[in-house]
Amino acid sequence: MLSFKEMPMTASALFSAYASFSATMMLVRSIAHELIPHELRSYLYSAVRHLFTPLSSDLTLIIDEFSGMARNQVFDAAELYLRTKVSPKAARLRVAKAPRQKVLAVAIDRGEQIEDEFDEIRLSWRFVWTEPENNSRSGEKRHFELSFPKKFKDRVLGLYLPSVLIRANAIKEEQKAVKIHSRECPYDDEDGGGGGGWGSVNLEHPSTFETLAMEPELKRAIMEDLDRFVRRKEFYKKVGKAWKRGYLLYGPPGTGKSSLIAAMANYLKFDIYDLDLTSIYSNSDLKRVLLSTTNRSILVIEDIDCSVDLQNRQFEEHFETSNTRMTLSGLLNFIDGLWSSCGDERIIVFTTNHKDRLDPALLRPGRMDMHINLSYCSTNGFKTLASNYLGVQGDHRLCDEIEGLISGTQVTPAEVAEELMKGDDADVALEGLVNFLKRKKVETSETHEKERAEAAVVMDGVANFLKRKKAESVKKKDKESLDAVVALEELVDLVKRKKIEADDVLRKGNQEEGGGDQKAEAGPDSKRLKRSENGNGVRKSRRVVRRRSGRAMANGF
Ligand SMILES: Nc1ncnc2c1ncn2[C@@H]1O[C@H](COP(=O)(O)OP(=O)(O)OP(=O)(O)O)[C@@H](O)[C@H]1O
Repeated sequence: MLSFKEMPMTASALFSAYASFSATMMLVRSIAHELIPHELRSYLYSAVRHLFTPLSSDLTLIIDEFSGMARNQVFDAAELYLRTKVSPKAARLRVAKAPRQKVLAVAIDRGEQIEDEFDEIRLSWRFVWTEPENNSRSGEKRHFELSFPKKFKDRVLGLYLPSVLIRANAIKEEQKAVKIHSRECPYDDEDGGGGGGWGSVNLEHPSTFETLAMEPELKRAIMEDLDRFVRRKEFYKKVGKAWKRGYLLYGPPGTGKSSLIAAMANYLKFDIYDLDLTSIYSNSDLKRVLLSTTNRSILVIEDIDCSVDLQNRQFEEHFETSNTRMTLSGLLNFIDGLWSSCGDERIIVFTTNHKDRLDPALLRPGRMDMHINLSYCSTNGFKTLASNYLGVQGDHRLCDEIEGLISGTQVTPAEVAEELMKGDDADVALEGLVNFLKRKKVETSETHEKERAEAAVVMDGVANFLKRKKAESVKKKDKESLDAVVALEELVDLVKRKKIEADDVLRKGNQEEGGGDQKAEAGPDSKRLKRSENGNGVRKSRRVVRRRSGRAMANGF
């Protein structure tokens, strides 16, 4: 044993031996750096490491956060997937929530391990997070290490990791907050929709198909149509059609057109792009704006009849200045021209309060595939609203009376909803609705009476005028003028008959079902129907004119 006196001697000897060893090692290292090429050095290091590492039957995959400059999709998928695998035994978890995110994101912390199993293969995930020595964020690196027995390498790469990617996509879809994009919105799009001047916020509209006051068959038809559309990717490819679908929603204000759009977006989890056509100045502007929308989205153009003058196509064809102003052709080109194939799973919705004002070119099949008529509140509509707003299921003492009143009144779901919101108490709210409907009924019949009387006065005036003209023509033996008068008389007759028929239908409809005649038509069928009606009407009127004119001639000449 060393005596106390000998200690300093021994320590200094040790220190000098250590110093000379370090100096030698530094010399060797710098000589090695100078003389041995980098590749050879790495090889030697890994060979030495290999010698000292016990032989392992496991393989470890390193999944870096970035692949070059781009994010590594496997890393992102693993991050989402592993959130569903967090063990109750985990000692540390990371919890985060972005301002516009709906749910908390719970993830494993650095160094934590997660065990997983796939087809009886046991796998172990580890999250590794290295920070640079100077603590700057730019140098930090994150990666996952996935370890499993080497012999399963092919199954893990070929089956397990792809299944992680699929599951992560499904989780993303489940957690996706539906957004509404608008060019007036001040926010930037977080997801990088890019260009086109779109901003977005989360769509907070709670409307769903359950809450919509709509005929159950119509609801079902729309939902089935949407389901068919989203699952038909291969079909669209096979028939060579762009994967898109157009819906025209028409009906009076307050019948649920916007609510239906929100319900469609919530149902499909598609973002909405709300486009105000009056903010578009040229076709090239339109192209830029529409090209910056994303797949799986609904492009909405509300009140298409008033947004922009899209009526004058003949004029436009003659004076085409397509790039200096926005034209109907420019819009149509995007709906079903070559540009329409840019993107997948696109839905286009036009709304209007006046379908009759639209250029038939817009309504053509292939452009607007489904025409949906949203009309006045029906008894079914009332039942849905009463259940939504008051929790009343049709068993209230006032329900029968209300249903009877609704049947004979043109009242919008918005008006009914407004009345139902006036009281928390079902009795108070429903009594308020009864009074409202009674008032409305009186007003409606008064208005109808007034309109009928006004129309009768105008028709009588026209008929008297034509009678005078007819007498003059007969007197002057002016055959041409007589023909014209007879044709006009026929027209007046036709209008009178149609008016009487329409009043009958209205009266009958009111007695049977009230205003609610919501329906969906496939574009082509509805058009065919309308065309044949017009055709018959016109043909019939021409035949009668020929007969009448001949009779008048026979009498007068
Ligand atoms: N069919 C409906 N089902 C449920 N609620 C409805 C329905 N129609 C209207 N409402 C209620 O009325 C409000 C206005 O309806 P909405 O904006 O959807 O009508 P709209 O037809 O789009 O009207 P506009 O033509 O004026 O834009 C909605 O917020 C909703 O509360």
